[in-house]
Amino acid sequence: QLSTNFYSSSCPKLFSTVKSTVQSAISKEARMGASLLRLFFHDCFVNGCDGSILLDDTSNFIGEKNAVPNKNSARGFDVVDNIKSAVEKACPGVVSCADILAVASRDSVAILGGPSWNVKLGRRDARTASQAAANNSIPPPTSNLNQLISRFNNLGLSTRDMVALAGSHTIGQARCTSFRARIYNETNIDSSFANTRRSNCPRTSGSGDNNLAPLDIQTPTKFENNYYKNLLQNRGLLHSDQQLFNGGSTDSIVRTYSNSESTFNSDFAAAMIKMGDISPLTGSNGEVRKNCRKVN
Ligand code: HEM
Ligand SMILES: [Ca+2]
Repeated sequence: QLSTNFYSSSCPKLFSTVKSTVQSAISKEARMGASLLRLFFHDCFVNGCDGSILLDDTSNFIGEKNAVPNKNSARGFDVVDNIKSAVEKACPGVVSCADILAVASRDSVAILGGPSWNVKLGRRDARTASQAAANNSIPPPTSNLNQLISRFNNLGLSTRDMVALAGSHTIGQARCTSFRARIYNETNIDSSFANTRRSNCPRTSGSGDNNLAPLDIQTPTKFENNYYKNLLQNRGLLHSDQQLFNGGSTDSIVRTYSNSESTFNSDFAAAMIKMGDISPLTGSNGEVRKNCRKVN
């Protein structure tokens, strides 16, 4: 039901408008490309790609921003607002916030050096959100391989899709609280890497919880296959990252992607399109929000 030409007559300037706003945000802060990509993932995994993550909490509405995986972590909402304003100026009331996330993610990956792809469009925005579904659907960094596989399989994404999409951790940052247990307690970690990470992530919880470290120690603002090369050296930052190369069924996929950037790029693009297809609202379901933070 989604199509690449959905807005070609109703908003011909959509792609140029989104790209220039994303470009200027990334020029100010390269990490923003990672943050926008993650918003799309956290949107799609919770009742489909419907812009639900963008809704603000109010006194009588509990949204997803304070769900465990998002609180003190999901960011870039101000940039989404800027993109939406620019798009509204060009074509008022036409383009959904869910579609803006899909296009902004594609542009972020491409601007940081990764693959590009044709984004399918025509999603509409939810009038609801679910904090409980966000807590239950987005995998935590403590997940083991079977748990990762099943969270993705539940949404129609294969194990190979999961390994390709996790390659997103070639960009962006994580908080100490997300990787503390790994760097202090695990044995399948390179010891000099663990020491480096310990220097800015104190052992005691409660201190330094929000200190940041790059998910890819080599090139945190370049999108390529270094994530997989790190895994081969036991330099995955999150417990869940290293699960993909820990003697299990996905080792061979990690090896393939570490050896072939082009295979990774094409699998990643295909998996992003597949993730973007997760239960969209179409036709007269949902709405095209005026302001991504609140229902019309
Ligand atoms: C495979 C299961 C996954 C787990 C367990 C996971 C978990 C995490 C965690 C814990 C963080 C750091 C959050 C923080 O400490 O504040 C993170 C960051 C990030 N994740 Fe994932 N993630 C997964 C898959 C994905 C996927 C599929 C994508 C995109 C398609 C993605 C994109 C990102 C990006 C880009 C960042 C950095 C964001 C930033 O710097 O603002 N992740 N992830
Ligand atoms: Ca990288």
